[in-house]
Amino acid sequence: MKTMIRGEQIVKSFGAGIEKARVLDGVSVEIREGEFVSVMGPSGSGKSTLMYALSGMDSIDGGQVIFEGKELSALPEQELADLRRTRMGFVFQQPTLLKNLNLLDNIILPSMRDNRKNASGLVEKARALMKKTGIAELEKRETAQVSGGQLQRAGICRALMGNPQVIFGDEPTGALNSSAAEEIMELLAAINEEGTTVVLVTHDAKVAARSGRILFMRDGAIVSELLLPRPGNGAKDMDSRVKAVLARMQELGI
Ligand SMILES: Nc1ncnc2c1ncn2[C@@H]1O[C@H](COP(=O)(O)OP(=O)(O)OP(=O)(O)O)[C@@H](O)[C@H]1O
Repeated sequence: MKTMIRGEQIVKSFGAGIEKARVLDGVSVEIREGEFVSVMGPSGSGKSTLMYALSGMDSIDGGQVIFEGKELSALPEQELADLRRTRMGFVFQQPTLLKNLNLLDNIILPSMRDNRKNASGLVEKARALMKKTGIAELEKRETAQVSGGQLQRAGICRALMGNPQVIFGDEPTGALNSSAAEEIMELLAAINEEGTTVVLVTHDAKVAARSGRILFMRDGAIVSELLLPRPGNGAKDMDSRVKAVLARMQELGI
């Protein structure tokens, strides 16, 4: 598989003077096209910071991030923003949808900028995504009129509008009950099956067990990596994957 993102010796600190804390301490990592990678680790170990560094959402203090052959820190701000908008999709714990817009408009809004002339094409595309993610009937509802899981599906539709090569998820199931979380993970797994690279930060072994590779972080470094076989069918397969993740977490004291 081709390399999609390469992080080399990434260093990132927050604060200044004696308050200064090195949150990423020379992290090197490679994400290949089509992979499904989860990042786990204790709270504060640098998981989100690593994801923001790899996606160019946040600047880094040392090392480099190469995304599809381009070094992110060398790109002008506008080019970086364009790259994020056209090649990447983001899904957060709480989807940042606007309260006074219905789901359909929320999904379309960020893409309007690139496609002002083809609003009907965007509506068509958003409707197809809403159908695929099981929220076709909810297009007219406002954000307060749907469940957390439905809202997250809308967030995923919005992230998919630009046909991203990679979806970054920061605890996308963190605010959901277990059945809604399961459904969202099934959706992300299906998106990955279709070829989109997925990189997730999660605390949840059941979520991470869906991926093909798990990176474990501690104190700003990747301290372990677990490769999982391609998912098989049935609860038994899932159980053994979850067990493997939990065993590694226990071994690492996470
Ligand atoms: N913008 C910021 N300013 C100052 N400190 C920050 C900032 N963002 C993160 N940090 C600090 O960097 C450290 C790593 O944060 P990060 O969010 O990457 O951890 P995490 O592993 O994702 O944690 P969690 O699981 O709790 O979300 C934490 O100590 C956090 O307080």
